[in-house]
Amino acid sequence: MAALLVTGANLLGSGAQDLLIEDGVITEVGRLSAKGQRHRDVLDADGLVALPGLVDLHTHLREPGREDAETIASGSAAAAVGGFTAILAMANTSPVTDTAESAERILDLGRAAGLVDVVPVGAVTKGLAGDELAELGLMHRSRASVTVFSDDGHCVHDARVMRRALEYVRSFGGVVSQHAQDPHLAGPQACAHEGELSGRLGLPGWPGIAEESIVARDVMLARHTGSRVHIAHVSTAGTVEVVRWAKAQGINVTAEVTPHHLVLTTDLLSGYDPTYKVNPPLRPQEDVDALRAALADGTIDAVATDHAPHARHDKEHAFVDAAFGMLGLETALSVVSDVMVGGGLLDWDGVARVMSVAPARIAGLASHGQPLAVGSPAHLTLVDPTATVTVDRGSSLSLSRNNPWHGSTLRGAVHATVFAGRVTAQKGVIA
Ligand SMILES: NC(=O)N[C@@H](CC(=O)O)C(=O)O
Ligand SMILES: [Zn+2]
Ligand SMILES: [Zn+2]
Repeated sequence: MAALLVTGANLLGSGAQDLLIEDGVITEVGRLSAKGQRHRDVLDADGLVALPGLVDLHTHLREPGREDAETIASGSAAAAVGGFTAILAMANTSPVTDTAESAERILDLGRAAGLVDVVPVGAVTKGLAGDELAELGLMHRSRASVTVFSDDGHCVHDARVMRRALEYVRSFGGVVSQHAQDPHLAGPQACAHEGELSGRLGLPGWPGIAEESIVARDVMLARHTGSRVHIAHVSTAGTVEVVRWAKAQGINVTAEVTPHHLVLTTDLLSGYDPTYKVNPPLRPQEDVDALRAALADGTIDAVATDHAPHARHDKEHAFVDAAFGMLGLETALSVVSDVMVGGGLLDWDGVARVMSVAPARIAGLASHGQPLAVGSPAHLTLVDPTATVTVDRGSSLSLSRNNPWHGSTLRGAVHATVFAGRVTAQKGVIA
């Protein structure tokens, strides 16, 4: 029997404890070090905080189609060193994940990589084209049990299509994750927060209202259909207000924020560095402050990376022509630790909530986000709250290098990740 003893980990609420893990399940919790002499591996977690394994609701792996930018294996490795034990793989691959077979293929490639649970997200519409619903029911009933559907990269902008998608997923407890961007208010060229700076830089503006108006519409559609909607990458204070209002009405809405929208601001665009080009765009400080407060008070449920790897030749262009997106899997925990824990806005229990418990619940992943107690699946993330990391894009396990955190020093680091009872990563290296 495969056994692992984790010693001295700081378990939320119950202080330093040892955890015995056998065959992928936590079988004992307490001060166990002195017990028995069974053969087991030992992981010294003295001074480390133990979180339930992190879950990312929003990852872009580029397989199939752009394996030069990321593969399911390379993205899984980046996830493991970042402390993740489950990642949801967005559907905007080539071909799109819009059939049961394509979803099962992603599941199988994820299992073959074996470092995290790779959970396919299904497209809402065929080919992400926005008009015809994809085979949502077949994807749900497949071996991949797809529960989260998204046209991410594109907004489901036709209200009638969104309504029908919500009605459909309601029948099996699914959820639609919306990339909220009204295509008329923010067209395909829109790439900078619309404001004084975008005007001065001559970059096409992407106003907050293009996000907020879709979110307002979608929470009303969720109310009307009695269904569940999730808002991807919330970027403005106005969206926070809408979500807060909707939750107060009892509307079934959840929301995520990315690490970059919690920290980085639109003034970074003044050097025209495409590393900072992302969708939705970086916003002013007032929005950043509102996002942090909303994550702390639960209006925003989860942190999701929106890890969006891009090959050099897609990113290294004039700002308007470069691809949208930035890396996030390897740095997410350190960013959240630095800004939210360091800033006194969340404690470690709160980090467990926004990076594991809530995302697992939103995605319907029963074996993730569980308390670290006897009988739970052994997915855990050991964090060194005092370690300081200086991010070096060169040492990333992602195949891409579009890392906005390069050179930043952050307080708090993933020390090790345990997936299904097995150490998958330790100190930035795959175990
Ligand atoms: N976030 C991004 O800027 N890019 C994402 C698409 C998306 O999340 O909308 C991508 O697939 O590259
Ligand atoms: Zn998106
Ligand atoms: Zn995305």
